[in-house]
Amino acid sequence: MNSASAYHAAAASRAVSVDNLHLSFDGRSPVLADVSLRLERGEFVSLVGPSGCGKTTLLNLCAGLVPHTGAGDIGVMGSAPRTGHPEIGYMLARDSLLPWCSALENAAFGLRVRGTPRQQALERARRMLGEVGLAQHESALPKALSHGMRQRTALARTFALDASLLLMDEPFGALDAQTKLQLQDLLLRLCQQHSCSVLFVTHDLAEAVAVSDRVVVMSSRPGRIIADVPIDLPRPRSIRELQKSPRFHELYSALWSHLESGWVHHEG
Ligand SMILES: Nc1ncnc2c1ncn2[C@@H]1O[C@H](COP(=O)(O)OP(=O)(O)OP(=O)(O)O)[C@@H](O)[C@H]1O
Repeated sequence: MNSASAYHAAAASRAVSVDNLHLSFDGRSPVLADVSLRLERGEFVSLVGPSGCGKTTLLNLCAGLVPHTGAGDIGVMGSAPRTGHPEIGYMLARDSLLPWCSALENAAFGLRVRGTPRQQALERARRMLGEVGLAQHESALPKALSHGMRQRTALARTFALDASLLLMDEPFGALDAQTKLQLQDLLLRLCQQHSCSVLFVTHDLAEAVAVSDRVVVMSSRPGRIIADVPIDLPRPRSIRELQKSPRFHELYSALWSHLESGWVHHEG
């Protein structure tokens, strides 16, 4: 066994293992500096940090969308990152639905790309549309759906894959505040039902506290991990009830302080 395989075998028990990772796109200016991150199976971890600190890059490295060319190691579900990994689902802020396909066909799309037979994919997609509250809208085209409904369809498509690890890049970033809260509740419910691990990028600290088991704070570019904050709020959680919890607000404020220290670090 070579050293890379030995690393992945040792990291196999985790959903994501990142160790002492460095990355630069141009070989000169670093984007990520000495990043180490663990995501245990079943855990929900959010990445927060200033714009441009490398959150999306870290997610893309885990998804195999950015090649790992720098120093350090990455293991994802027990192997080196690669695109099309059957145990990994990816969701973006843009719903990226196909405009000419119905909600049902869109929800089935990921499964079809992975080779699931059409009828089986449609059945699973129909079940998932029911889980996200869109059972009555399966034949609607994306243009006939609200932003929130489109993002529910994208959630159905992502969870239909039955992936063990979800990489989510600001999936609710483009939604209005009220719809966002509803979809956070939905996400919490889906994660509990499907018991998956989630690595979640967000700019919204309240969202990070509400949905996560841990929040990892990054500094300004080059992104370093400056804090790893356990979110000791009991589950199951209700987003609405959390707003009244003093602990929720303490954690929110603690995260702000960490973020501010990351800015000072950069400016100094
Ligand atoms: N393919 C690329 N080639 C060159 N530079 C890149 C590439 N992708 C990202 N970058 C740069 O790497 C840095 C980190 O970008 P990234 O998108 O990962 O940050 P981010 O923390 O996700 O930002 P935001 O919160 O604004 O989405 C930025 O300076 C960006 O311009």
